[in-house]
Amino acid sequence: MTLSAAYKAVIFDLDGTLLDTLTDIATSMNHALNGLGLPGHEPEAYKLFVGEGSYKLAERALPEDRRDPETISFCEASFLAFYEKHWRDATQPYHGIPELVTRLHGSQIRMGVLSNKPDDFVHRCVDAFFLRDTFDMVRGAAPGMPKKPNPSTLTTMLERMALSVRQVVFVGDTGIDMRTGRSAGAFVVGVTWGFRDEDELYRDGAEALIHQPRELLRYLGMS
Ligand SMILES: O=C(O)COP(=O)(O)O
Repeated sequence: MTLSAAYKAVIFDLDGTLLDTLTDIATSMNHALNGLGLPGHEPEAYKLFVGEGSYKLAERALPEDRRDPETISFCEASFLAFYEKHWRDATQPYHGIPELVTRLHGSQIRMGVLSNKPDDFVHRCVDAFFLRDTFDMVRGAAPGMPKKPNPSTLTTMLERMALSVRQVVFVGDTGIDMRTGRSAGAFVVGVTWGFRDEDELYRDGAEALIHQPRELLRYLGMS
């Protein structure tokens, strides 16, 4: 299964796929760490910390000897409080994403977003950077909902969109995304402009890799 005009929808990951959120995340978590009397990390280091939600982000950013649940939760809360005011200071869509999304929106292809970022921030980001109604469904992390790589939220989204998984391309930048899409049974495309390398994407199930957003059109029979 590779090229097909049969796909009817694309579900995108957010951080590292549609939006370059790295700087604002790094600044906010470094602020939280400094508040605990700890040093921050270079923004590059956050490429490996982001991907499994804000609790895991805090856990990975903390030194090993400070990873007790109380400190992690405190650090997460302090990160979220700062990020609340700084989530769009430097955040931007990746080069070529607005053009891709506009082209798909003007076609028959439907779109959705599935992220491990807290749901509230996912909606704020989508509202800030994309036109209203661009995406049929937008889902972030919410209490009681399993996060990626658990495929159940993706499966539920597709049911609500009345789509079969065979009609869907799932696009992301991490192994977590690749595993999510594969477990659900979607065609899985990894992007190389995000937070992880090609080895991880292939190892975790990417069926294709793209290096620029417009390359996705090929897999949708639109190039
Ligand atoms: O915030 C995270 O941990 C990851 O977010 P993402 O799923 O949009 O990459």
